[in-house]
Amino acid sequence: MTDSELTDVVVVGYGPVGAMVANLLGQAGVATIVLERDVKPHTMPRAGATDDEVIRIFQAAGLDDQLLPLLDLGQSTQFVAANGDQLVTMRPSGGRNGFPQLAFFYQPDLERVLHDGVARYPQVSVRMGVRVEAVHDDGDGVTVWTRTGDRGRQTAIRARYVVACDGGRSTVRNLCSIAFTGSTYAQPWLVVDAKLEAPLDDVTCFQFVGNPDRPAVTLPLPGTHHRWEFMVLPGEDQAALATLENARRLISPWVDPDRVTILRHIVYTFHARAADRWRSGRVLLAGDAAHLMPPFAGQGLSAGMRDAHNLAWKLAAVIAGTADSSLLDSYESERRPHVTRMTRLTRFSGALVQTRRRRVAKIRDIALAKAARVSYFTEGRFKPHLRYSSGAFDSSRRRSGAGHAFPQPTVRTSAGRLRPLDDLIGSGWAVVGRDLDPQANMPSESRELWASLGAAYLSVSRPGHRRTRCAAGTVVVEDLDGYVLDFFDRHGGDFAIVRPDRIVFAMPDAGDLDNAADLYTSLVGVA
Ligand SMILES: O=C(O)CCc1cccc(O)c1
Repeated sequence: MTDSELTDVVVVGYGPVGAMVANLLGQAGVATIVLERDVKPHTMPRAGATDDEVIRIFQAAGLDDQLLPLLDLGQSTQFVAANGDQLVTMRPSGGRNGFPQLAFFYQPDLERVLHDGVARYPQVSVRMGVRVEAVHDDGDGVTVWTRTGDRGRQTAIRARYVVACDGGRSTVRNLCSIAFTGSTYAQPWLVVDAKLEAPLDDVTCFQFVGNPDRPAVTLPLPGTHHRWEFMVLPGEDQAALATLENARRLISPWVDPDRVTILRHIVYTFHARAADRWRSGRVLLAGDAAHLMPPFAGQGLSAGMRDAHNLAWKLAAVIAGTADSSLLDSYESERRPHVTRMTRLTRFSGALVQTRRRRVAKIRDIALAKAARVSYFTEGRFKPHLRYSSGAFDSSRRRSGAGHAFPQPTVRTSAGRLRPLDDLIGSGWAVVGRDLDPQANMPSESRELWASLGAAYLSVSRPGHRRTRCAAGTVVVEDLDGYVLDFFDRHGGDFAIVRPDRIVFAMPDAGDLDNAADLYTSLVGVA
């Protein structure tokens, strides 16, 4: 092929997941072209909820300062009965990722942060209004055939990899003949997005409304935006329900419809589905292109963001030649089981709110009122942590923390400054010692490996209890929240080797740190 444009990665789709992939690849210096079918960014929100793990990904992309002021943080979630009685309030506690565990956002604002982020990188170019018509992977690279608008000329881009973030109806997934299967779930709900004159007095947090006559969700979003969701009942005419008149009628128990601007009233059919394969040679699927889940745990966008973080460093490493292309297989083996667990949680929340039989709803309400006394529920501890069971990390030791997300406490540096830990780790690998200096325990082979990867060295101790003197180049900090030291207590090991996506690669004892280079070669591929 002579006249095609060349790049490292083509990202198809410029929603939040595609934009996050582009940010992380941009940060890693990877030449990237983003193709988006639509001419302009979306102006309507689709997702509205996310969590501490995802804010941490924005932090990794250097965008947390821009994002945080736009978030409604630390809110609670309530389940209310048909008569409005509050049955259980869940307020997730703990901050092991460095941020409150629940956050709400207005999606167009969040996308703006991501798009401004992409603009930082001259080697990332974004092309709006461009359709993908064909994708041909010949083993040495992928050719992506594109057309601008309906009448434009067909052009070709030659890339080393393609990441499809083009949504549930993914063109790329279809072009690669990858089936989108699993249970279809397929429950239609009417979604009403509105702009209020002022926040509602009596709906100050997210509520599931367990009304068996019409299950509903009501969700205050930042900037006096508000979303309601109403279940479409069996046999109901979806188009007839979705009129403006009905939207006004349905929201009237909460607000005078004359005092709001209804921005959208549309029936969505929620699905729980996943692509059969998330990798086909040099093409990888991420976000809704790989999996769809109903919204009831607010995890749809979050799952896609975790995909982006998991995949971007692997692609960057393969492209830089510091990892074997087989590392990309670990993307699906790590991410799919976690998505399955989240989908299960989502379906469970959906089943709770969607109950239509009065007797069953009554029993549910009694059970939920009882759950209000159990901290496991009220603190949201049922939500699965970010943790992988098999993939590119050391799985040889039982109970090791490898595969878990490494915690992010607030730490005090030796200069007395308070910082979130990840800011000191940076965007690459890290070797963290439990009051030990990684450099003092590393033979030259390992040292060469980590130096070539630009790894950060840290030594973490309890406040006021430092025992070790560290060499220049090791960042010495005190763990003020105790999350890292608890993690070492729970999992053992003297060191944690942390991947760029904050997943623990291995937790060796001091005597085993020299095996790190072998472990890297066998699990990541090229040392
Ligand atoms: O964030 C989303 O996926 C949509 C907003 C949302 C969050 C939680 C439950 C729900 O029904 C909708």
